[in-house]
Amino acid sequence: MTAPMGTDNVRIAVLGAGSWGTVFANIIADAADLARERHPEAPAVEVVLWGRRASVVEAVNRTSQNPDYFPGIDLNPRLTATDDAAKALSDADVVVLAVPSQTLRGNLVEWRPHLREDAVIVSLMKGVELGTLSRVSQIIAEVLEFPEERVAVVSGPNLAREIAERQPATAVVACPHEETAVRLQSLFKSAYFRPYTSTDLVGVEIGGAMKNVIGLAVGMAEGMGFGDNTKASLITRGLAETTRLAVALGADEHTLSGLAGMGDLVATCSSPLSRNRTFGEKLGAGQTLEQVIAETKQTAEGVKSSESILELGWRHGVDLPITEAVVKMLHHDLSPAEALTAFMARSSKPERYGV
Ligand SMILES: NC(=O)C1=CN([C@@H]2O[C@H](COP(=O)(O)OP(=O)(O)OC[C@H]3O[C@@H](n4cnc5c(N)ncnc54)[C@H](O)[C@@H]3O)[C@@H](O)[C@H]2O)C=CC1
Ligand SMILES: O=C(CO)COP(=O)(O)O
Repeated sequence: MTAPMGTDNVRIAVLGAGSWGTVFANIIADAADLARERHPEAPAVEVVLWGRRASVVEAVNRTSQNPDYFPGIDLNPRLTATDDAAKALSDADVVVLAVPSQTLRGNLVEWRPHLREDAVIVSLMKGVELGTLSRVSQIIAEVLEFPEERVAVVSGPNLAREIAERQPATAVVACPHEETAVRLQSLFKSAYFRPYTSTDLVGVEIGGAMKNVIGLAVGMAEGMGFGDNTKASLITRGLAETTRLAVALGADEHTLSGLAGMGDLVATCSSPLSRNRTFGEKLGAGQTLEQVIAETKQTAEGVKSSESILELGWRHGVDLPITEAVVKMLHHDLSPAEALTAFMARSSKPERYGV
């Protein structure tokens, strides 16, 4: 990897002007300003946000706000937006992806002709593809035929709304090629966003995808009126099954006790800002799946990824009881009360079992 993240100026395209794409583009712009303030000779960083809707793009360019997602919050005025993906990608050294995991493959096929061959691709996404059971970095590597040193992931306890308000947060930048992770870390480090590096792409991605499913389960418990013992039990046993699956897929188990594992799980399961937890809460309170889907305007990745994650578990012989209960409740008409009874009645086990 050469100029993109060395001493030359850098152009970064963020694709997806929804909740997290908007905020992440803002982090990068703020990070670049801070770097320049501290080191006037630092490379200039240009950030462009691609969005599907002309109204969002126009608002970002005219008012430096994204009123659909964060009304009243000022974005960095250097951030520009476009609804033309070819324009956003033209000459981009780094391409950050923030669209729903289940649409990514089709999006990449469309975007591929406009991508620079030596670009670095960064996924912000937390899901597992239905059917192929691919992690997001695997979809990227397959569709774009990019080598592993140019595909990275950012994940962690990052509820977008809090970071839009520039509240302090941390995350992990993961890439098997450490040098890439370190260079991205320096591009994304702002006064309020502190990324750590990791080479454990598998652990970081599985942690991010599975916390959404456990967040659904905790939300259901909340909606059913249960208290903190129930929720702490689901979080802890949820982390146990996340770790079992991740390790079976080749991850380092320590990653799952870090920011992209436990950190993200705790944030999602505790926060009313989480779409997955809120989705589960509504189901637990008695709304139907159709009602909740109709009310949910933003992406709740766990709803679809619960099925692909469960299948990954079957494929690798890993027991995922909470995920299985979530799938049965979402997709096979099991009521939250029946699921809970079945979960509590499972055969007795030592706390630590499986891989
Ligand atoms: N919102 C958050 O706090 C965080 C979200 N994430 C992850 O980031 C990813 C994106 O999530 P959000 O930005 O929150 O979702 P969102 O629902 O707010 O935004 C998704 C964006 O993708 C676009 N989109 C939807 N369907 C599309 C399609 N078929 N083709 C192209 N674009 C399409 C939408 O127009 C929207 O701009 C998800 O994988 C999520 O798990 C990760 C960390 C934090
Ligand atoms: O990934 C997230 C926080 O890190 C956001 O969680 P939700 O997708 O449930 O809102």
